[in-house]
Amino acid sequence: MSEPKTPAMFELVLISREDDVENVSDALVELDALSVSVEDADADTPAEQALFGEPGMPAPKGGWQRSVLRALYPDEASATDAATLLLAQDWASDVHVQAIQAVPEQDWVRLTQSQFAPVEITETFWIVPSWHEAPAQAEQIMRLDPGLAFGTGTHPTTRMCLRWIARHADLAPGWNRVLDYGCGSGILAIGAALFGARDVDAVDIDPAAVTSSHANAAANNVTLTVGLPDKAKGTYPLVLANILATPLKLLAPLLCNHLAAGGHLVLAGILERQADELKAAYEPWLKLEVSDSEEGWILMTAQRN
Ligand SMILES: C[S@@+](CC[C@H](N)C(=O)[O-])C[C@H]1O[C@@H](n2cnc3c(N)ncnc32)[C@H](O)[C@@H]1O
Repeated sequence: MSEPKTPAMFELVLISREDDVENVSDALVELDALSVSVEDADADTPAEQALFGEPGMPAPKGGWQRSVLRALYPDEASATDAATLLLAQDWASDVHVQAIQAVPEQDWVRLTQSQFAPVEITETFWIVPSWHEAPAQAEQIMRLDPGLAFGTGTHPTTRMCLRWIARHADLAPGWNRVLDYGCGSGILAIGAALFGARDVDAVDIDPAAVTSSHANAAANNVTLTVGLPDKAKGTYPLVLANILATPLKLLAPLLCNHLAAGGHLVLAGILERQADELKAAYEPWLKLEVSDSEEGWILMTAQRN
């Protein structure tokens, strides 16, 4: 028996100047687009421009000089109506319709899923999406699907923290309390629990992270105490924080006060060139060292006396 086919959809493709992109994008949403994507109209040409910015920080430049916007509609008539209504706006005189075209039939769910493959943390520790078989060599597996909160294991900062946990698993009997500060999807907290940590607290300022961490912990059969940052109480023999350099510097007193004597602090979200600033910020409490690096990001760790 053949599988039911997803009906074809239509995309309205527009070219817009940098100043109009936000208005066009908002208008397309108002005009019932199912989704709107924005790309550099000059990508892969000599006119291509890079937008630089530290991950998580605003880019110094807001957008490309010329953007291509693709708005998805369920049928050709809705895409054509949206184009007509949009071009009738007096502010849209510089917007050009490049195409209204059928999008080839696709299995959207499978297409999305195919972009998330199992991630190797160590040879034997893997992050595996729920729709994938675990690799044969995986002895320790975390089940995790992409969701609303940061942390699928594909980012180097997350991978380095998890690798540190896996490589220090011999210390796990001493991890009778663990704090994951800025837990996102809960990935580090779950990783610690899978390697034997008990009483793991996972906190974040983002309520979506709290929801996501709950769900991911359940999918891995581990128990976490999840909540907003005020859930963190007392001291912990292991404190993990993958945020970014600036908040990590501001959080230095708080994170160090949560670290038990003899405990380990593991920090990520730091670029190579930021190592000295971080060392200086933590100097009153501990001596941070660079203990791993990947793709320009570093892991900084320290043990409290
Ligand atoms: C880069 S993500 C890391 C997520 C996950 N721990 C990982 O390693 O993949 C940083 C997380 O820190 C949270 N965050 C940012 N500033 C924070 C703060 N001051 N206190 C607590 N959480 C914070 C963000 O909401 C985000 O979920």
